[in-house]
Amino acid sequence: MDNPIAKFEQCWQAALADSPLQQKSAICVSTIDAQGFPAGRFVDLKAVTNDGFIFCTNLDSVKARHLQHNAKIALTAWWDHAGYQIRVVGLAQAITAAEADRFWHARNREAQLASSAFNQSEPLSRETELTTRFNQTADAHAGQPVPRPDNWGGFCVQPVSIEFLTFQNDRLHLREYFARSGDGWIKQLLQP
Ligand SMILES: Cc1cc2nc3c(=O)[nH]c(=O)nc-3n(C[C@H](O)[C@H](O)[C@H](O)COP(=O)(O)O)c2cc1C
Repeated sequence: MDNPIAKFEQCWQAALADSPLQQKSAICVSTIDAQGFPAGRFVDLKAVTNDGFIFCTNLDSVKARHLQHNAKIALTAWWDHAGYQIRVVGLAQAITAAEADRFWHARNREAQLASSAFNQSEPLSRETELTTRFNQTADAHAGQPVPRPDNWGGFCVQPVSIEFLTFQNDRLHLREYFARSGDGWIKQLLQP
């Protein structure tokens, strides 16, 4: 397949289909801080479109602050049961408020309340504050929908390269590297 976004979608669906994982769509997102250090953490991949790979987060979080200064980003997936490692390098662009609303409404109420209750990446004074703040937020919205906080949104990672590694027990992994070229892609196999 010559379109790596379509190929990603195919691998993702295959990995979802028989996934033993609780967090089936977790992928590692790597950003770069002001000193040039990389920072990786997992997020839920929400969607893949022709424009790119979408994840949602707090727009005041560490990762979002990194992206405001440096839009360069990497995504890494490893789906053990399917045997795929996928590496995406690209540029992150904020999604629109309307798109953020759509993803917000698809979340369950607990996730909405947790996102509303906390300032992600800020210090927490003590562990008991987790339930205190969550319960206060739940009480504040009892019987009503939880509105999307203004600082909850997402990013679309527009890929410049995508590499698929199909794992082989004999270590003869198939590595298929795609680099963006104009409107299309150039494919190159890489040694394992
Ligand atoms: C499986 C898993 C899924 C996660 N999904 C998200 C997510 O979709 N969005 C998010 O902001 N954080 C998510 N987190 C929490 C992040 O890993 C991270 O702790 C948080 O976003 C703060 O990162 P930052 O301080 O580097 O911005 C997830 C963590 C795990 C382990």
